[in-house]
Amino acid sequence: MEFNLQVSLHAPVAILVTLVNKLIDFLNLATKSANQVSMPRRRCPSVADVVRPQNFRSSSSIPNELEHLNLSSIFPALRTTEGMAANLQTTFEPPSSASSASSISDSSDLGDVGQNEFFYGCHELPASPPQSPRPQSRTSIKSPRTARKRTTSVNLSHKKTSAESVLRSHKRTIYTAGRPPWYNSDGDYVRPFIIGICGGSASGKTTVATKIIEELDIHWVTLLSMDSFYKVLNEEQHKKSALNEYNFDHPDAFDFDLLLQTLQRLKDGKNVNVPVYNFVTHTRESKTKTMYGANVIIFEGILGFYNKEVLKMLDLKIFVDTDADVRLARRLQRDIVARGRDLDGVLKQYCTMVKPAFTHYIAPAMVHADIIVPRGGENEVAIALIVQHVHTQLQLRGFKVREQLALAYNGQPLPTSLFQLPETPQIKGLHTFIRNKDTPRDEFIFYSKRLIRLVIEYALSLLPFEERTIETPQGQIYEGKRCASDKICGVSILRAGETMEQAVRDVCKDIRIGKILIQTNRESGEPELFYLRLPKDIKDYKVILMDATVATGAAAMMAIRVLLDHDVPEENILVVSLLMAESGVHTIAYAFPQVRIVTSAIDPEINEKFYVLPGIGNFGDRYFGTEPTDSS
Ligand SMILES: Nc1ncnc2c1ncn2[C@@H]1O[C@H](COP(=O)(O)OP(=O)(O)O)[C@@H](O)[C@H]1O
Ligand SMILES: Nc1ccn([C@@H]2O[C@H](COP(=O)(O)O)[C@@H](O)[C@H]2O)c(=O)n1
Repeated sequence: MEFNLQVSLHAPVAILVTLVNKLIDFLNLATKSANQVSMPRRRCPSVADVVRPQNFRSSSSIPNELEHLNLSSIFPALRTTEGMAANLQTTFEPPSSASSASSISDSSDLGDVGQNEFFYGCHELPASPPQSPRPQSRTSIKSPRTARKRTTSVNLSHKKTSAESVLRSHKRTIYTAGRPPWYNSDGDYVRPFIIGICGGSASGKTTVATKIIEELDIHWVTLLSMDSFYKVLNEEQHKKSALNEYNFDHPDAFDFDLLLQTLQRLKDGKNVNVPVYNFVTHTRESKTKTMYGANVIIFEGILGFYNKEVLKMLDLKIFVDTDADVRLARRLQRDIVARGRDLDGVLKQYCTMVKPAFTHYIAPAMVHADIIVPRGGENEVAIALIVQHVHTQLQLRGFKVREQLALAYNGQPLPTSLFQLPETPQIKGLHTFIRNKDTPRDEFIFYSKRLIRLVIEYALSLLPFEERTIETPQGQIYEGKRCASDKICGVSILRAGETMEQAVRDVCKDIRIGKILIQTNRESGEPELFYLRLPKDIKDYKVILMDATVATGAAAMMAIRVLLDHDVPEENILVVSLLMAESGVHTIAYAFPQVRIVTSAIDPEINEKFYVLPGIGNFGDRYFGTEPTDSS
């Protein structure tokens, strides 16, 4: 063994880490060669070696000689001192626990208009909405890209830590804070598939979860760690924890009520604010992390199978079974490097609490597992099988929404919730301009604006009006009307919906504007929600939801679900659009019969790219001048 014995402030730590690394390598080798010895003739691993169904006995439940290893006696010279621990405290990033970091709630950072702001995948939006050609509005709403810098607090280092919300796999970027909402083609919410991962400390639960997420090849998952639910300690408990005498491995250390509540909300597609745990200070940080449910929720923790109610919620239960000696070695390394602990402390905690808790609570929970994964994250065959199973389950839940929507409801009568502007020569004339492929951009904008204004005015006429008597300058009484709702809010579906914002501002004084960015996934053709910014009290408003065109209705449905999720009553929503395909009208009306649909024209068809036919082209591209050129 060769060691770099340069004298530096961190030398003892570096040596210790090197030694523990060597030990891990040795143990990995020992485990592998043990497997080879037990299966000398196998050319490929057996199913039992790869995935053990729950009736197989775990190797971890068998006493292991190495579990009694006393590392302080092996490395006496490396016993850490308080000074070294203090030094460590200042040199590493304190890890936090909510493994699916998203935008962190921080009220001081909210804009003056939008109060509910959420970024789905804070690091990169698929395409930043270009600035509209009109002058900047007077409101303080920033473009998503600007605001993103202010409100997100994802770890920007390239180190993979549990606090990152974004996982970059070789295939794609994955956002681990979930996304709202999930629904089927009827507009009903589809419950997510919940995977529970249990196993001893440092067995590789997080690693297995990460590998599953990477292999699943989907954009959004919710990754929830049990660490987030450690209880807040009192003063006496803090003192004990500083002496490594507080039992963090006992069920009493966890707030199961909060965990259950959180899981239930995620399962229901609601947003949650998950505590962020700090392993260095043994405290919850003042910030929380906002997460949503997703198609797949992965929940991992040492006592993940302990609570019966939690167990009932899990659709797939995975136990990660890693040898005790490997777990100890990994834990030593991690706790010293990443959690600010010293060697003696880790060993003391391990022997007095971690190991007994494994025997009493964790190992027995293996009986609940559907799948036992020996060796954790390196078991690629097991992970592939799990991923295959999850894919099948997701397919059964129905995930190709847009395709279904495009074909549904053909030939049915138009719904009563539809309000189409009368087809006057004036409206027809405006359509003739904007549908013409040869109309230059400035004219396209001009005539679109005129049409938008008419559609918005028409939508406003559908709001409740009350009697109002006034006196004219001639001293005469006039029996009039005024709009009964003084709380009206415009929400644009970015980016084409943004073109309609100015019109609502022009006709509704001081109107508040929210934004929702939904983009179509180029591979799947499905709409995906990337960003939203809504007034905090949006539930009290009549909402004019704006998108320039509606084809299948998938994006509009997603936006409506977001509004419902923010407690806006269905009957308070008006979807307003210049042009809609008939199938989009049916889709919205069928899923949300109380939502009023306002448009200036309805076209009969949509093509395989989900463009309305005869249509208008890509409204956003034509308006913003971003049409692809022949060379692009
Ligand atoms: N197969 C593996 N080989 C080597 N190191 C691993 C492996 N799996 C996990 N680790 C390391 O062990 C430590 C604990 O792993 P982690 O997945 O966080 O476990 P858990 O979530 O069960 O505590 C981490 O430092 C991780 O990098
Ligand atoms: N303040 C704390 C809280 C927890 N622990 C230990 O963490 C282990 C669970 O986390 P894993 O990532 O290893 O699953 C658990 O065994 C606790 O002992 C701690 O040391 N300090």
